[in-house]
Amino acid sequence: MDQVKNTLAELQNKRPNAPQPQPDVDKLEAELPLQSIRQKLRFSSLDVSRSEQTGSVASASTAHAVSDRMKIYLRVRPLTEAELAAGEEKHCFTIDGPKSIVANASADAPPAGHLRDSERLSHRFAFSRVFNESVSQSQMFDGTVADLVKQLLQGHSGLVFSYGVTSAGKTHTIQGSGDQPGILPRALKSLFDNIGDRLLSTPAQPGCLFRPDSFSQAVQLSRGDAEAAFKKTKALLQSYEAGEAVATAWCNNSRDSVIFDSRLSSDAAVDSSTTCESDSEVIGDASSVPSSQKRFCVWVSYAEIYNEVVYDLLEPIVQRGRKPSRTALDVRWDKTGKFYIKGLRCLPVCSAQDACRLVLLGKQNQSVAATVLNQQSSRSHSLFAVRLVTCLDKEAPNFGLVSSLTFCDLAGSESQRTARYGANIGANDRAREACSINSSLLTLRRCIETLQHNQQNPKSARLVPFRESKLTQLIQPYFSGSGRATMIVNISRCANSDGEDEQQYEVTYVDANEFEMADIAQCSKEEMLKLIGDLRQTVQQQEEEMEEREMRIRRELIAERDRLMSEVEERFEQQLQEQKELQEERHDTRLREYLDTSQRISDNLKKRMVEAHKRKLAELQAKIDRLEEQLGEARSEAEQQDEQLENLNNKVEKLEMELAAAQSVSTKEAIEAEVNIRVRRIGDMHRRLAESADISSLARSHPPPPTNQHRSAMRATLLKNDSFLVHELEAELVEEQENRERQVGAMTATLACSQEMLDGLRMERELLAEELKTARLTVEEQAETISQLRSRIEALGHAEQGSEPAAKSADAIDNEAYTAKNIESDQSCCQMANEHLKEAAKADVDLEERVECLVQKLREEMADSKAKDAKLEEMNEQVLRISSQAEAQLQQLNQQLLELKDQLESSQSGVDASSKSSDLVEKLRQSEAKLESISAESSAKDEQLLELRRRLDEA
Ligand SMILES: Nc1ncnc2c1ncn2[C@@H]1O[C@H](COP(=O)(O)OP(=O)(O)OP(=O)(O)O)[C@@H](O)[C@H]1O
Repeated sequence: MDQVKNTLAELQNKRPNAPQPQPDVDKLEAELPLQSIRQKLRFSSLDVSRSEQTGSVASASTAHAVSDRMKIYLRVRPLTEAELAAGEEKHCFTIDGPKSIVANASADAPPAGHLRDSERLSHRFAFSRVFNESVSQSQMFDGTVADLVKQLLQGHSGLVFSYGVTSAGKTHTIQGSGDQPGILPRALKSLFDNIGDRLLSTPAQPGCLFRPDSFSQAVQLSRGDAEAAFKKTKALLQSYEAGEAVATAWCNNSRDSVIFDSRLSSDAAVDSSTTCESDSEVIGDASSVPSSQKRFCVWVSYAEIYNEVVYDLLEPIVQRGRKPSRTALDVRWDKTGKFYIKGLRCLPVCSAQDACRLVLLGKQNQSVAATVLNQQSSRSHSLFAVRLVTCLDKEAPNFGLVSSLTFCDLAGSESQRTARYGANIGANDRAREACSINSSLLTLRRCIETLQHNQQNPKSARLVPFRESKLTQLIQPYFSGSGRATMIVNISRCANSDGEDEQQYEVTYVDANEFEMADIAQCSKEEMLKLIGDLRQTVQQQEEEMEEREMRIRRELIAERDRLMSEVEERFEQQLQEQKELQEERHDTRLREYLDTSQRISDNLKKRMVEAHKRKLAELQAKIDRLEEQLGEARSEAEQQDEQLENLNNKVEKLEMELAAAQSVSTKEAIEAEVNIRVRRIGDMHRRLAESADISSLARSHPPPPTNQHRSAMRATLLKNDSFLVHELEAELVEEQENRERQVGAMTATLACSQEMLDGLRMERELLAEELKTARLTVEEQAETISQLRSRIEALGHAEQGSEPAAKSADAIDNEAYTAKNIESDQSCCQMANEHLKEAAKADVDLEERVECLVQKLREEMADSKAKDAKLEEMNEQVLRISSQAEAQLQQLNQQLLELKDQLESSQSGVDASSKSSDLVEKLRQSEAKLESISAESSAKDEQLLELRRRLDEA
């Protein structure tokens, strides 16, 4: 597609200029109807061969009527010492007057130019002036260009071009050498001498500046832009300091300039009134303005046409690799229909020296290459233009008239043979250069011929083929309007042995004659209008033809494009389908894998969850068992405590009873009882005592039985003893009573203590009852929590579809709840249960966290999978893009291949036509090489494509 677009764009670009393919000069030479040119010469008054035959110089009057608008000078180069030593002087012409020469054909020269021997024998050719070998550079300037400088200052444009075979002295004439400046440095010197201090703006005194735009327009620059333009010139000059010495030498050696100043206004008036009717409209004001009122801006540009490509010689050359890199410039039409070079640097200069330095800088950049004939031969046409902008009002300059003086140093014409075989290095380049040079010179000649034809035959005017070469495009403006053209034909007496130069001379003579006759501006207005009308018609016809051709090519291209597009689309569709299928397949596989993986993960997750639940249930069961055990222990402990409590109660009751009993028995009775006991005990003692006394008296004297007195005495004694004993007993009794009282106090204290203990136990019992109540509440809460837990487990079990373990766990929890409900009195048990419940809750949280974690992981995996999918998609896109690029490249290559095949075929046919033409053979070889390289490139691209596809498959 791009290829097609490029081709269309190329066609579009080619359309305004429409250069024809460059012909091979040898072939064209062969085809050119030289006989018809001779025919013209016969009709022309300069056909001196007929004149000589008739013995009169019939051409003289016409020869002297050469137009002021077009002058042809002939300059003969002196032979160098080497040429003299080599005996190369051929006496091929004789100067037979100040304005004519007679050409002598050498006897050993081969037939040239299709001329009959009788025609070749001697010809006289007339020129505006003939400069022989002894003419100096200064005389040359005065005789040729001095007037053009004057006219330039009057606002007329002029062209000077040197024409001749290579090494004929063209560059010497235009540029000269250090001590012999040519017409160009002299013209610059003369121009600046005449301008003097009337420059509108200089770097020292910057002001507004007018810059030439296109061919004949001028634009006003601001002070800043003017300064920038001067800086550009300065920077360029600084980069080439080597040229300063030569430029100074040139300016010092060009002291012969004439100041036209005093005559400017009058000359201009005469000039515009007599010769430049059409231009007086434009520059009429300029002519009438006194020269002292005028201000000037001088700009220069330097271009070269090398192999039909225009380059800027003032562009700093950038060296890239082995070859310098330069920008190819376009030739365009301006508003007035004149050709100009778009993008060509035009630099302001303020002195002849600066301008000369730019000439030298440009010359340095010019393509020069060694040839057989000249070691510094110009292989390109160079055009140095002095652009003068004249401002008519020095006080308020607001309008600028542009006039140009262009020095065109044409490349020397050379035969293909000499060019090809002469140089050892770059023979093909030389051959191509020669072909290009000769082709453009041939076009120049055809332009002049056509101009002459149109002048002589206004009714059958032809299109002047200015467009056919860049050279003729660029000099075309000087062949119309107020333009003046000066041609300097350079020849030398030295001829090459093979007679090629003779042919060249002949061509030169023919051109010279034709130019001399081609006073193109001498037509009447009607003739000119007619001519223009005819030309317009021809142009229209040509344009129509061109359009038709373009349409045809367009149609072909469109058809080709459509075919290629459909082919590409088909292939693309096919590839797309394949890709789609492949992608779908991969996608399915990946989806399956993904589903399997997710199923696996889900199963694992379920399994793990069930296991976790089982574990959890087992733990809970174990805990419940433990709790039951602890509950049993707590119960037995509670029973023991109950027993203890009962004992304690019994004890308390007993103590109460004792206390009550103790309180009910009076102390006196107890004492009396005690006394009685004591009395009994005393009686016992008295009895035992009496028994003991009776036994003793009986034992001593068998005393008489006791009397009453005695008995009373004894009784009194006994009573005395008894009272003593009573006293003792009473003391003992008191003591005993005190002891009793003490015991009663102690027992009362004990009783109080027991009462306190009882109260404490009662309180304790109440507290325990309270605690039991709390424990019951806690157990109820626990049971509720357990039921919640059970329901959650059930829910989880439902979620996992694991109803059985969940049911089991629910049962277990029920049991737990049931067991817990029965816990009433054990606080520690409740606490433990609470702790377990906490643990269970914690485990539940852990479980939830793990589930969350697993879900998160699952989500991450899904995201990862999506990212991978996206990446896969991207890679697919990339692969598609790469494959489409590769496709496009492939197409391009195919296109190139086709083109090359066409070229090959055309080259082949060319070879058939002129099998001996080694140039075509060379071209053919190049084409083949190119074809091979492109085939290699194509296969490399194929490999690249395959590699890409492989990578795609891998991806
Ligand atoms: N009138 C002359 N007087 C003295 N020497 C001259 C004259 N004309 C040319 N020459 C010398 O002849 C040689 C070739 O001249 P020049 O380079 O000008 O040829 P050319 O026509 O420009 O060649 P090409 O087209 O190959 O560039 C140079 O060394 C030059 O100095």
